[in-house]
Amino acid sequence: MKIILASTSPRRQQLLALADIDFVTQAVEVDESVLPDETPQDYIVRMVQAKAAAAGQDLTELYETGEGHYLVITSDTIGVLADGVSILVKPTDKADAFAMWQKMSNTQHAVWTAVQLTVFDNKGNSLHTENILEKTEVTFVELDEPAMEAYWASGEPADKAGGYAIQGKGAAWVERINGSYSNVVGLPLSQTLVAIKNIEKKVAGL
Ligand SMILES: Cc1cn([C@H]2C[C@H](O)[C@@H](COP(=O)(O)OP(=O)(O)OP(=O)(O)O)O2)c(=O)[nH]c1=O
Repeated sequence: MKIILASTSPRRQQLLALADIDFVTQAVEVDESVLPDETPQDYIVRMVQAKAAAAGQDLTELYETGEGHYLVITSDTIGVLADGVSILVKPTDKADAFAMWQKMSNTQHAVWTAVQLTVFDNKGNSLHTENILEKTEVTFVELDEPAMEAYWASGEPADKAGGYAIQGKGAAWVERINGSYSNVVGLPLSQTLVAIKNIEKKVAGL
């Protein structure tokens, strides 16, 4: 079964490669707007479904001459403030990043990642799905203006949910975490590997 990581995130690619999984990557574009009154969890579950549907459509063009099944992995990561409802996505600009960081300073937020594993046949029909929804609590140190200025100037925050990378310079802001580290980076690795194994067993019986 060919495994396709439908993601442009180099972090997700690195994590899956660490586990010696043989996969190819495919970019997917979806509208990432949050709907009014949508909960953070509903939002990321909707995102991974939308990314999987988009990838499935591309499969029909890319793999129509192939045979067998394709496992498409999609993932979406957000931060959620301690109020449980305020969603932190990628900062739109410096002011947006600073506004987020002020709310994250000296307190705890959660990082949630949804993963969907979807088995497609070579016509793009979805045969089976498994879902993961994982939360990690992250506590930040107190942030001051010079630290925020320097971090924004590094360029690292721009394409990261919550405007930081725990795997990069952002580590300096993380006092502690409770939960999966790889979940914060964008793909809860051990949980994803268990799901891949389950699916491989199921597909063998299809
Ligand atoms: C909190 C945090 C997020 N991130 C990243 C993970 C995700 O790549 C990104 C959240 O954006 P996503 O929309 O989840 O993913 P993406 O747009 O980067 O990739 P794709 O949709 O193609 O799969 O933030 C880190 O790398 N480190 C961190 O510490």
